[in-house]
Amino acid sequence: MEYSLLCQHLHALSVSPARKKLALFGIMLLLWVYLLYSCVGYCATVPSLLVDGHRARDADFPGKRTESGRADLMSRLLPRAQSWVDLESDDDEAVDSTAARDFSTTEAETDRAEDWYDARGERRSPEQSALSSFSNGSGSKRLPQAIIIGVKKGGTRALLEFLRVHPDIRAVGAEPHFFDRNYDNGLDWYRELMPKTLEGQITMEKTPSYFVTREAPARIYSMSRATKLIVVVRDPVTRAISDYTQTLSKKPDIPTFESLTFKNRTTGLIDTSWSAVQIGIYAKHLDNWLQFFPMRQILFVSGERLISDPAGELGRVQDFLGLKRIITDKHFYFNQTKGFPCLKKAEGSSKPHCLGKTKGRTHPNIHPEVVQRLRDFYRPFNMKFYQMTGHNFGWD
Ligand SMILES: Nc1ncnc2c1ncn2[C@@H]1O[C@H](COP(=O)(O)OS(=O)(=O)O)[C@@H](OP(=O)(O)O)[C@H]1O
Repeated sequence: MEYSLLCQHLHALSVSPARKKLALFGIMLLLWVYLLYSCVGYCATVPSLLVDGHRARDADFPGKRTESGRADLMSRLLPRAQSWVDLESDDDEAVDSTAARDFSTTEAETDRAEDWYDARGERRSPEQSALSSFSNGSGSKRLPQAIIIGVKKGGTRALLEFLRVHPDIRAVGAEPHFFDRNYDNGLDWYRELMPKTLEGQITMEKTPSYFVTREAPARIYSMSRATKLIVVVRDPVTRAISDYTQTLSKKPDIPTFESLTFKNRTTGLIDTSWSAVQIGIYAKHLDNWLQFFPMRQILFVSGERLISDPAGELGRVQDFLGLKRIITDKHFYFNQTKGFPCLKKAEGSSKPHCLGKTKGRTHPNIHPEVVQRLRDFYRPFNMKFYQMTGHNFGWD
């Protein structure tokens, strides 16, 4: 067809000057359209090359270098969409609906994602949003292949935000709470919450309450028995205090930590029905998961090491997920003011970023005797947990 068109143009050239001009104009027009098409493909990659050089340098993207693979490659190179309406809700939650003294069961407390985004000063401009939607246009929504299932106050937000830096990970920012609270909504509802991914990219979410939800293992198994599970664990005593601190920040008139910890202060009997205490009995909850998933499918991340050596823990997580180790110590710096490691460049940004003010709160002083009593309480459970996981987390 193009050949006959050319013949017609040649014929026209030999016929009259007017037709000759018309033919030339036609050819010019075709050239312009072609140039414009090429430029859209090239120019759109430029901003992200400037923002995030390591992605561009990574020549191992599995995306095809064909015309049809252009969208694939583009989506990896462009800052991935992380909508600012994508809210985190790091809720307080009961161990299960029967947990007796859980203040959070009456009123959910939320540490919202705005915290993270506000701290980054990173509301997206309309231009960025447009670019993001463009890059987000390709791919499809998939059910997660890996889930951070716990534990609450373990450092789950830090882990997810750090993982999002990886170009082969796409994660939903909000906690879907699908396998505990929203299961009746069905898998299609759940899938719809997920970001679009391309072939080879991993979809993730985090909902720390799954770890202590009795029904969660069976439900995740029925979605996919191949789901990779990640648990961020932290010294159960500090975790309990952190949990209490979060509730206290929203409900300043709750009883003291001490009075909630003990069933009987004189005998020193611990109240295991209080969710802040119960969540830390990791061995018991893990048992529930091992009824459905083999140990090799569960990765335990140390919440303490996530702070002292984020790159080391991230290295283990990337290996577990079968990903190239792209997130390294080059991505982190220790922020003295925050007192925590922060990202030199968060996903889709060129500025340094720390987690928001609800992460890394100052804990109230707890009487050393109470702390000691809790340590004694957790010790046998911790030992069991070390045995089950084959890893000593050093909490004693
Ligand atoms: N890099 C970095 N920055 C800030 N905070 C960090 C970081 N790494 C781990 N942590 C610890 O994460 C604790 C909150 O844990 P989670 O994100 O799992 O909490 S939640 O269950 O989602 O509410 C939070 O607990 P608190 O210190 O008690 O606030 C932090 O100690």
